[in-house]
Amino acid sequence: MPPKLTLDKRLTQQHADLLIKSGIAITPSGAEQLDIACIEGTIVALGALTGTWTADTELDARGLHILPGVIDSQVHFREPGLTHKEDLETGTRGAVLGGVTGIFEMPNTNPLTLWPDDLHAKLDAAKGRAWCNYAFYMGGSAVNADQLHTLEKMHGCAGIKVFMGSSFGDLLTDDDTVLRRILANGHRRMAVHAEDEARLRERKAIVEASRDVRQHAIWRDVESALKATQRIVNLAIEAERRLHLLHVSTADEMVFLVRHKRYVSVEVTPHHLTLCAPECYEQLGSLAQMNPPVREKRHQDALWEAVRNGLVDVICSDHAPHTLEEKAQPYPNSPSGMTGVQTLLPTMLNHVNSGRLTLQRLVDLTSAGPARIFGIAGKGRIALGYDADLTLVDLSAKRRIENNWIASRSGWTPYDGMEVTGWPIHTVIHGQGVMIDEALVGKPIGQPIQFLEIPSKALSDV
Ligand SMILES: NC(=O)N[C@@H](CC(=O)O)C(=O)O
Repeated sequence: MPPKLTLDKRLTQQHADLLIKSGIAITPSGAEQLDIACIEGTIVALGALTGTWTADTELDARGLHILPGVIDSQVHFREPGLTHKEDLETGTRGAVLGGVTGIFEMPNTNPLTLWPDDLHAKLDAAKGRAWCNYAFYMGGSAVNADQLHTLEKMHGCAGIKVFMGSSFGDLLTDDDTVLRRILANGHRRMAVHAEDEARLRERKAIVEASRDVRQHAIWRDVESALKATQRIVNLAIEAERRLHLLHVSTADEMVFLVRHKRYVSVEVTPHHLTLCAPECYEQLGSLAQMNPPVREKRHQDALWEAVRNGLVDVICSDHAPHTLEEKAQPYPNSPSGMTGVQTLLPTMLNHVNSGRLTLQRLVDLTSAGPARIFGIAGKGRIALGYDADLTLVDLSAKRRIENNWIASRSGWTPYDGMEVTGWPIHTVIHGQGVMIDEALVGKPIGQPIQFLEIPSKALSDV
């Protein structure tokens, strides 16, 4: 074990609230066997601490890997307005059971999150009910475009989200004039769902005629995604702004994005990395229906290549629950979306075990990446002075993902029945175990996520 390192040399107390013993921590310098002492929610000592430190609670991490807490920066938790699908309590419960310690929630609720009162309502609703930490996106649209610079700085705001193509909910901003206003007024890195609305409308007849979910990726085709991505990146360059492109799903976009990397950060999702068309539609029907769609292997291979070569910055679930009844409506009336926050880490650990990416790279994509891209204060790495949000996983645990494990009010996962190797065992938030030995403990202790100072001109300052 490396020698003991403490946050403050004068720290003579050597009594922690929580002492995590003998786990293999994934730190910025690699995998190291360490003890971790936490006081008041902060990592205060790292190294060989056994013998010198005492603690209120000790957690034996022998045989486990300790990751900085997983941050899922794209989930839909449906509160207010759609709580028969999910709410902030059930959504964050699923997060913690899946090893996730922080989430950013999307604005396509009812009402939409567009104004200070909408954000305050979500923050109030999360207080005492959220199992993990949280922040909320504001929707960017024609009605609030000119106020975004104020809205995006509000406490608890994760940033601005723009839907360029219509998906679930009533938030659509596809007009270049409005997009220009949004880009001129918001200064934080804006998150974009890029599908071209005009092309989606032109092609909707394809699915209205066939009513076959296998046509989903043909209707919302590669060109729909590429066209919107090219448009918004060009508008961002004109406005000297950086963008965060959500759930990039095509090889063609990745080729384009390589040439514009300095303007964009890139998200991919476990479902695009795990499921493949056409098999997923044959096996799962509308349960595999998602926007942008799950596509053929050629695209999946390109996403993996982009994960490997560093083009991808974050992996997020885009957790988008709908009930099984809603999903059973005949396509295309079935809503797009699937659960994912609880399966994000198990599916990705399984990919680590099959050699598709290293654990270090996974940490970069699920902890360090979100912290870097969004400027999250005090999170994203295991280091002295950082928040004690930690995810402890057993890389060799074999489990079967099943619907009855899913905490989401919608009660299902597209991965029902899938065997995986690698599983979250303990979730620690603010130095307190909220999942211990795979079971929820204590009470919801999630807090609003804080952000570093927001730059006034994204390109020069970030
Ligand atoms: N991803 C989806 O297919 N659905 C999302 C909306 C969205 O992000 O497009 C939802 O809120 O249901």
